[in-house]
Amino acid sequence: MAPQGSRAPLEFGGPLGAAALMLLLPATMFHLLLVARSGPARLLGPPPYLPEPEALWSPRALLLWLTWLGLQVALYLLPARKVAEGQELKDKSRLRYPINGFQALVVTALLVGLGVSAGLPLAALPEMLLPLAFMATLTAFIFSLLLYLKALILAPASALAPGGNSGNPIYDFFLGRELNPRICSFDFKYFCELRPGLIGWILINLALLLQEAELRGSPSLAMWLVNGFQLLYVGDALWHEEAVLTTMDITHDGFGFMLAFGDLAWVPFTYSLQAQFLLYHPQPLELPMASAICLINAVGYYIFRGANSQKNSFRKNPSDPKVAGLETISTATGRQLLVSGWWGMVRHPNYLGDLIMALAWSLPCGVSHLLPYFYLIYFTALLVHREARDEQQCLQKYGLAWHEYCRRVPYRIVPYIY
Ligand SMILES: NC(=O)C1=CN([C@@H]2O[C@H](COP(=O)(O)OP(=O)(O)OC[C@H]3O[C@@H](n4cnc5c(N)ncnc54)[C@H](OP(=O)(O)O)[C@@H]3O)[C@@H](O)[C@H]2O)C=CC1
Ligand SMILES: CC(C)=CCC[C@@H](C)[C@H]1CC=C2C3=C(CC[C@@]21C)[C@@]1(C)CC[C@H](O)C(C)(C)[C@@H]1CC3
Repeated sequence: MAPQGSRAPLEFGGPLGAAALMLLLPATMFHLLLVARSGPARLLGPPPYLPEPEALWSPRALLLWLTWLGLQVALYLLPARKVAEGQELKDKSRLRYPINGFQALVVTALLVGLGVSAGLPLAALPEMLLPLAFMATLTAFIFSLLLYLKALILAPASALAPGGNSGNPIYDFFLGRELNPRICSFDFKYFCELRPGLIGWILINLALLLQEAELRGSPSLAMWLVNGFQLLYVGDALWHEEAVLTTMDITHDGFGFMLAFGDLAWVPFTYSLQAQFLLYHPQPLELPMASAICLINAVGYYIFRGANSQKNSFRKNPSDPKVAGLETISTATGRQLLVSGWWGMVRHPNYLGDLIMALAWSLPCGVSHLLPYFYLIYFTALLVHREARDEQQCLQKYGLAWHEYCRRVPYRIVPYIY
């Protein structure tokens, strides 16, 4: 975080990199959607065909997309079982967030279940992935533009994110100017991070599983595994919704095109790639291998959840009995750094758990194609880059204390390796 008044260093290749990513990310997503349903399913080859413009535009997809967004907004606005406070802001205030994401997942599941039993053709959803992805991308661009203009016209300097006020419109549009864009108590970043995209991802997976059942009589074991692992991941995210309040996206990053497109389009349409691949390329999976893959996912989840919950508990209440007895380093900011427990083994242990789970999501798809491993490859690059970004931010936040932490905990993500 740059000292007050100065500008943070540019990231993602500055304005040129941001412009390139705004073209490359949607293009990559559409490439993956096309390749996953093609016979060869070659990740590095050209897309099997370029869709006609009308294949991207469908009134039915627009209606479905708007209905989906409307449902998730309505569920977000329902009375929450709990309201949590975010981290302290620059002006010492704390925002309040509704903790009702798991409730939204359950109500969505009940509504979808009722719909399917009443004849809703959910299994037909995979045929609409292209136009739905187009709607999500269009929404991300329009929404980001509105957020940019809102921040430019209405947001005071104290509301700006550390990185999103470079003064370059392209860069600030990509990274997001405002840290916590809201209208009344509706927090756009918090809503988009955990609701339409994450729950939409699971709905797409379910639709692919139902279509495989229609095509082949029953879903494959591999499809069950991928659906189960990713339902666990999303259900866990929503059950521990409050933990997102101490993550980088909420505490540091502005809400611009990168996160808007990431939340609304990239997550549901590229994170469901393994299930998409399995629908069009059934993979045999023996029970012993399936058991081994379940064990890999369990180990990843144990590390992921343990590390995230430990840091979140500590940040919420350093005197929490759950983190009592852990060794810490004091910093000039008054906050402390954990230097034992998960965060004493390696820096960002939570990333290691997440990457192990990413491997477990790909393995049920076999090793005949690279496509199902796209998520693991992309995610490794994302987390290595994210870890470097976080190191810079923490170095600026904590200075010598961070150097001491790095001396005591010299490895990043993978102990003894990196
Ligand atoms: N599936 C996906 O696409 C993605 C998943 N994720 C997952 O999201 C989770 C959250 O990751 P992310 O958002 O990057 O942020 P993290 O949860 O890793 O939080 C990073 C922050 O934690 C604090 N911190 C770091 N080290 C310590 C320490 N030793 N003691 C106390 N606090 C510390 C610092 O903030 P401060 O000190 O200011 O509190 C730092 O900025 C991870 O599990 C990651 O795998 C992330 C990105 C994408
Ligand atoms: C290439 C591209 C478009 C980058 C944008 C990155 C986003 C897709 C991710 C940035 C941080 C994320 C987090 C999750 C999903 C992906 C994005 C938005 C997350 C909600 C997944 C579930 C986890 O339990 C989590 C809540 C910890 C996590 C938070 C960060």
